Amino acid sequence: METGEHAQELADRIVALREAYYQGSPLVADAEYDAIEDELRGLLEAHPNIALDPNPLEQVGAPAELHSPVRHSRPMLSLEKATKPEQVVAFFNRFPGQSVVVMPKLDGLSLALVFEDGRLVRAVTRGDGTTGDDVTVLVRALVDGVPERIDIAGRVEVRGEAVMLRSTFATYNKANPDKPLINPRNAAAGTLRAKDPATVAERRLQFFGFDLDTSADAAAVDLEEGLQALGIAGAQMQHCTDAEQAQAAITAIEQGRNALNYDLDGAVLRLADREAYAAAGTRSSSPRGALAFKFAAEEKTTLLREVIWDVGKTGKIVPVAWLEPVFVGGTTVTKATLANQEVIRARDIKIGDTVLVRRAGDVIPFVAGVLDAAKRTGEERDIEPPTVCPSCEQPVTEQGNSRELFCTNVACPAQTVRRLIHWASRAAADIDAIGQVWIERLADAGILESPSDFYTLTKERLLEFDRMGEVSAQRMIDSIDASRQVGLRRALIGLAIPMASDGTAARLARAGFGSLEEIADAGQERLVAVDDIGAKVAASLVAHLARLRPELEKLRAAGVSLDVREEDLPPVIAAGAPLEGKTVVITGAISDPRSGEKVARPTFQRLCEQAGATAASSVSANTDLLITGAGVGDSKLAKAEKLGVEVIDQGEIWDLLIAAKVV
Ligand SMILES: NC(=O)c1ccc[n+]([C@@H]2O[C@H](COP(=O)([O-])OP(=O)(O)OC[C@H]3O[C@@H](n4cnc5c(N)ncnc54)[C@H](O)[C@@H]3O)[C@@H](O)[C@H]2O)c1
Ligand SMILES: [Zn+2]
Repeated sequence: METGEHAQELADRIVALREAYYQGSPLVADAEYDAIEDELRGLLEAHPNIALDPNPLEQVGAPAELHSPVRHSRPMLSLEKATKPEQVVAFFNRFPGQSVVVMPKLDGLSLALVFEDGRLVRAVTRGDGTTGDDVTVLVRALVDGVPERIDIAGRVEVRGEAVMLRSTFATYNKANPDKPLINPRNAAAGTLRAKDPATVAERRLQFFGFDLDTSADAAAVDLEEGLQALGIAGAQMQHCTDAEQAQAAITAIEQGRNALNYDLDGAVLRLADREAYAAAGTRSSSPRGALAFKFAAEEKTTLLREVIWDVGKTGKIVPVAWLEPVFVGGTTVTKATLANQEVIRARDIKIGDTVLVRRAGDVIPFVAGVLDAAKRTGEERDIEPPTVCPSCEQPVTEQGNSRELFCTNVACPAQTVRRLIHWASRAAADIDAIGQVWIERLADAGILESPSDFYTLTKERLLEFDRMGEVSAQRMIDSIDASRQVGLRRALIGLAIPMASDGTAARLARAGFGSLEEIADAGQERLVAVDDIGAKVAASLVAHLARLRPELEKLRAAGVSLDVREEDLPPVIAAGAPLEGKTVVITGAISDPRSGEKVARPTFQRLCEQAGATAASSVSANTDLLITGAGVGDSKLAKAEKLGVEVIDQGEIWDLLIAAKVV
């Protein structure tokens, strides 16, 4: 094919993909779309003689339709993309001495809000960048964080991102399992394309500002201050004076992205001064005064090769997707969960489909759905739920609205192995020297059946196995030995009682139960009296702990501690509690001034709690004290100063702790 023809083909494909995407139903994952853009960009650079008219790379977004068109006062542009630290340095070099804000690149839909003499008059989508859709009615009805009135005269335009919060997304999908939304971004786009707000009432969005344009003298020149003065929540912004600081802020955003209630796909750098930003001007499709730093994609499409039904520790049988390996969320994913048969049905997923896989942070990768059902060839197969347990071949039972499948055979081999693996896991007994493969072998040999069997293992017995060496056997025995200190909370986690989460175990430990046996004896009534423990969880605990009574006795007899551990108890607040009522944030390296020894952050935090403090992980307006150790970054201090949070050196806190006899 001619290069020119190929370029035109790519351009047409980009236009088609954009159109689908801005309607809220994309046909491919973003990474795949970006790759097509990159290919075209590369081609046009290598062949400057090829002229596309129009060239989609110089256009933005999608054409407006549906709602009435509104012309933007100035174009709503795309952003220049960066992936390397050098590009951040180059950005700073272009604007020497200028303050730059770094903020998350929120993954939603951009909106322009126009205020006239203090009143919201219009909300418009980006559209093709020049002309957008009037969505004022939808925004008034559905978008939180958009004030009806602001305290400033004249014309003010605030631009920002409307996102669907992850919590809203999760709640919606839980309530509508038959018509799930595929991801928060498409959900936001779809919501603002609705013809009537009543039809999408449960799909609320949240607005975060990232741009402010006005000639009103009253508005601050600094973007963040300007938005704050209007009472409009902005994207979280951090002021940086050099590339190094900015890079650190970008890294912090990337590392913190999973803890946030919204999706983001990068970080945006932008001149903090609104006038400087305007003066920097624009290129054909992006402003010069901003740069988008892209993060690794958390969604990709790949082939669903097979579905295997896997038996878990509580007997639940879950569908696992076997995928054509795909690099997503920072690792290569080959398996992903499909949740249950109702989810498969609602998302209409078949074996052989090209599916969208999502892996955000530590969550288990999952199959979000099929983007483009038109790609089907007819060779796809339906996913058939099993009628008997894949491990023991006993009939399965169905439970709940999502018709989850269970094997109720207590002697089911797959369940036995899963329970043993779970007991040995980090969150429970933490027998880290025995991996899954060995647990399976020992279970196959009939040596391991329940957790207490670990404690009857001897080195001699282990050495009877092929490929078992002296050193490994000793390490395994030592690791088992150490796990005897497991204690109430982690033992309860390790026993894998249905419906009892890690949080349940923590709450019971804090509630004053001295041992696992005491919980087993407590009865339903005393258990539901514990905060956040409901009737169903209590009933499950009562039933399963009764069943496990002989196992608890065996564990005890083997010298395994099932008693509450000091670290799992609520802190004992010292008399006089010098930090009572204070919310504190600890930063920097902490060391005991009396010995000079380094003290781990959680240990120091616990000491502060014993002195009456509540510890938080990051500085906010609710923080009372920022306690600083050695080597604290300037940005933390600047933030504390801006929010009026008192900064106090660890030395003074140690003095208080010593005086109150906490240490
Ligand atoms: N899957 C598909 O078929 C498909 C099709 C078209 C576009 N896309 C995706 O959409 C994006 C296209 O780029 P684009 O030009 O629409 O947007 P962009 O990536 O160039 O970024 C500009 C947009 O970023 C948003 N944004 C979020 N936070 C911001 C902040 N703090 N400051 C400034 N802007 C902020 C705004 O909405 C703005 O319009 C890419 O991520 C691309 O992968 C996907
Ligand atoms: Zn079974």
